[in-house]
Amino acid sequence: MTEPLVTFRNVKKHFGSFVAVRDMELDIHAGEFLAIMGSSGCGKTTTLRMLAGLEAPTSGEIRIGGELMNEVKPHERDTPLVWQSLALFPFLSARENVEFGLKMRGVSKEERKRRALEWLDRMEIGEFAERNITTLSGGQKQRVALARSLVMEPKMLLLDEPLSALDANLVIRMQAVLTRLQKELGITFVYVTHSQSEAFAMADRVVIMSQGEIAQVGSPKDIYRAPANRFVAEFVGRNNILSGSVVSLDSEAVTISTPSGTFVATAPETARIVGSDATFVVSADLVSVSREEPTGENRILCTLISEEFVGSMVTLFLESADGHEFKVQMQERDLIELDLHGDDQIWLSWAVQNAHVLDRE
Ligand SMILES: Nc1ncnc2c1ncn2[C@@H]1O[C@H](COP(=O)(O)OP(=O)(O)OP(=O)(O)O)[C@@H](O)[C@H]1O
Repeated sequence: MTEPLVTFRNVKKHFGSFVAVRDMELDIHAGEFLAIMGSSGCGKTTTLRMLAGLEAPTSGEIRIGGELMNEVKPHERDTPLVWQSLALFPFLSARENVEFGLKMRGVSKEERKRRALEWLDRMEIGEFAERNITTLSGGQKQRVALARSLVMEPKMLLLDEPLSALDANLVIRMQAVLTRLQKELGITFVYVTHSQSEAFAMADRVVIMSQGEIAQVGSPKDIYRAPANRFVAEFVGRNNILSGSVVSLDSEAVTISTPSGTFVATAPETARIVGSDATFVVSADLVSVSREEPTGENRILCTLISEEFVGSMVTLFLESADGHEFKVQMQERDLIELDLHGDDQIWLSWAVQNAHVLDRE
């Protein structure tokens, strides 16, 4: 495997006695789209600002292309940051803002105009090219800021909530534009977002942070299917999480007794101990629903509490006899076939290979 483009080694960032980032170990590969997410205040922006050179780590090493960057100033790096407050020039037009970096590099007038207009078009704001920046909406400014960074074709682009001012439809369009450009140009994107759908739709790998630490790094699929710990399982939101103790083992799986019933799940070596506590997760889209009692190890009768519709998908919220909440995600058309009503009793079931015991609590 090639050397990572960026390495964080044992990086810490303190603000006075407050620890914003602790013991960070992270590799970012050239050409990768990495999203960093986590709840408010977990250290996402601080991590990005250290990469941009706007904050120096308190200890540890950040390297880009093998070179130690801890004390290298922002303007001496090829790592522009697109962030919420934008820092666009107020007296210039959208096009002049986009041209600015090219002008500093001595690109000819004709060439920089051509390139600026091309990037404004790509961001779907070509029609506003000659408008003063102060007359544009928040979402339009955000796209000027993206064009201004992308026109420089940097090796790496740092983005802090770059689509936060856009409406839902435009977010989806711009996500598609950004992922396509990122792959076409081979730029490494490090993208901070609150939005799980954004991170999971766009990124090759996602970093989930909690209280200044990395809770898990993996592909969106890995994080959905095999969360490393309870924090990630809960953060991802659509998991069913059950806890109990291991009552028996076989070569592939463990049987766990919980207050809701006894279930069978796959388990890492560390959890394969009879008598030990164990928590397992089942993703809501891997749970089946039926009126007839199913066969198989993992089944439970639940009462339907409510339904939540998002597009053509629906999430059912149900409760077992012991009061545990279950979630099931399915296509709306499958729900119509089931003809469910509030307070209906219904069977949930899932395959053993879709239930994973967490490695750590
Ligand atoms: N300059 C600073 N001085 C003191 N504390 C700071 C400073 N910058 C950040 N912090 C603190 O460090 C923690 C992490 O902040 P950071 O901005 O990295 O969080 P975040 O995950 O990006 O949050 P959000 O999603 O709300 O933007 C927060 O508790 C914040 O208050």
